[in-house]
Amino acid sequence: MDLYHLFSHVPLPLGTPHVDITDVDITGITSNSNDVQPGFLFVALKGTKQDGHTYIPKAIQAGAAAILAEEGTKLPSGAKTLLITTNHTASTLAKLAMTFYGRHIPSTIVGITGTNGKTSTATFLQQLWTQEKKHAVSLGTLGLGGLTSAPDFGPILTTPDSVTLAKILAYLGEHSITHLAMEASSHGLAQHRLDGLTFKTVGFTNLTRDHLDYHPTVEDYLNAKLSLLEHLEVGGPVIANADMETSILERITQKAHSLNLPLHTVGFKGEMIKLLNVRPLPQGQAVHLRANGQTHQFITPLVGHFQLQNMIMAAALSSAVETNTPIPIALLAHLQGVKGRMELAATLPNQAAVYVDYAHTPDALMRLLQALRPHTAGQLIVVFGAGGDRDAGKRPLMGEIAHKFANKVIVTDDNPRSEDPARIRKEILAAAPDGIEIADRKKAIEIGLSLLKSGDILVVAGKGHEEGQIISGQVYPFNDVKAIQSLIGSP
Ligand SMILES: CC(=O)N[C@H]1[C@@H](OP(=O)(O)OP(=O)(O)OC[C@H]2O[C@@H](n3ccc(=O)[nH]c3=O)[C@H](O)[C@@H]2O)O[C@H](CO)[C@@H](O)[C@@H]1O[C@H](C)C(=O)N[C@@H](C)C(=O)N[C@H](CCC(=O)O)C(=O)O
Ligand SMILES: Nc1ncnc2c1ncn2[C@@H]1O[C@H](COP(=O)(O)OP(=O)(O)OP(=O)(O)O)[C@@H](O)[C@H]1O
Ligand SMILES: N[C@H](CCC[C@H](N)C(=O)O)C(=O)O
Ligand SMILES: [Mg+2]
Repeated sequence: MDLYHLFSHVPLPLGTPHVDITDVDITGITSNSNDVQPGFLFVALKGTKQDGHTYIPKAIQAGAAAILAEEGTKLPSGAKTLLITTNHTASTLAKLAMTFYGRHIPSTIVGITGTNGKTSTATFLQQLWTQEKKHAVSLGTLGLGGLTSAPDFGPILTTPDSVTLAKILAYLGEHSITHLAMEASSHGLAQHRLDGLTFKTVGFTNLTRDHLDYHPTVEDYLNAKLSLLEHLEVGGPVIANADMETSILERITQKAHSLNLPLHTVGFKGEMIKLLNVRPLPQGQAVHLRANGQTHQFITPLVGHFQLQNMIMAAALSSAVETNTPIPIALLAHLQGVKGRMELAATLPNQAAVYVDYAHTPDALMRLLQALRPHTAGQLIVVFGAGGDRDAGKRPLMGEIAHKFANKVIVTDDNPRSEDPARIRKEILAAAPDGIEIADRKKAIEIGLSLLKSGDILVVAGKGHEEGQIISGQVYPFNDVKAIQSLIGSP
């Protein structure tokens, strides 16, 4: 594609050199100098660790046909490569990548943001669409969901970088996928990874503490999440969970109003879907709610109130993308659990249950333990840790919550990454004084299992679906469900 056509949907920045850009053929786009091939457009991005501008000479050497960089950038003397400058490099990259790679993409794209519940909601939405015989996929922390096979797009972030995202969407479009439910992480939004997309509708699950290692303040974190609404198509509805903290819901409401977008809500305080009564059962929940102007009752086999919140969010999103489509309440009873989210990993001969969950924030851990309490006749035991190189402020808060809502607390490692694991554990244990400290995660689970009596529940939190333990840059194979099943000797 020549540069003229590449820039057809993105205005060329003022001051672009007056060369005939129809003569500049672009063979690919990347922001990583290591991926540059002859004819590529290299986009220099300032990152958190490095500055892509320092790799411009390397990109030129590798044959880049053009460079997009920040205003004020100068090419090495003698370089003949075309330089285009803008103060919106990341956003421009996202739009160009979509023009270049993502021409035929799913026609219905829904974005889901919030601190917790994105993966679950996206997966439920994909399942609802599939039940309705639509060609649907989810994209996020679990990668691509709903496809039988897909090429390897490399390590996928919760919200992939904009070039990978455009390639994934093109693949989905080529394979006749019409509906996509995708997660919008705050990192992805702050880094403009989604700027090339337009969403039909978006869902906002909640906002509680997380990622304050990356976002300077909670206000920055919230603003990153709110920016998802700017990527909605004209008049596209926003669905929010009305049971979230009032001040956050108010900010979502203000943002929706300022952009002239309709806002609908779900939850006990919701209007589009209103929960009336939820009763925990030994194997699931009995739900009574109002939607489509009538009341409905059903039983879901999924345990945990937060799962129900995600289910109704998914149902509301599914009907919001099409006008005059009733909310598919009857399909909710058929939703299946999401890998690593409140997953029943084992039931012991004495009927004690063992769950694996991905709670890795204070709010998620609290809701997890509260959700399991009505199912626990005896003691509720939790095994968890906290990630290294991530928001350290979460650690004592998680310790405090475990201490308050569980009967026994075992603190272990969860991806210490470059940090000293003992220090992370200490920061958690500072607020969980009775906690048992066991560094090795499998050993911690083994001790947790050994404490189980009839009527007890053990929940292993924080790693969910993960397949590795990251220690000092090395990834050691590890999965909580597999560890539990190997310890109790059942598949
Ligand atoms: C903190 C963060 O989000 N980092 C992302 C960011 O990296 P960065 O800003 O550190 O990049 P950098 O290393 O400073 O490099 C700057 C630029 O120089 C370029 N470069 C660098 C080296 C080189 O040799 N040549 C070169 O051109 C890089 O390609 C980049 O464009 O941009 C990279 C390329 O897109 C991402 O891979 C990287 O994600 C890292 C791996 C990561 O762990 N991100 C996590 C925190 C993340 O994004 N998580 C959220 C989910 C969180 C949640 O919801 O819980 C997610 O969406 O997954
Ligand atoms: N609606 C919710 N409200 C509060 N906590 C929730 C909610 N949904 C899920 N959780 C908790 O958060 C954990 C992670 O859920 P999920 O993977 O769906 O969230 P996510 O937003 O995709 O997380 P990530 O930021 O890691 O991508 C769950 O295992 C559960 O403990
Ligand atoms: N998306 C989250 C996942 C955290 C999962 C937990 N196991 C950890 O490593 O902290 C993050 O990267 O912050
Ligand atoms: Mg997720």
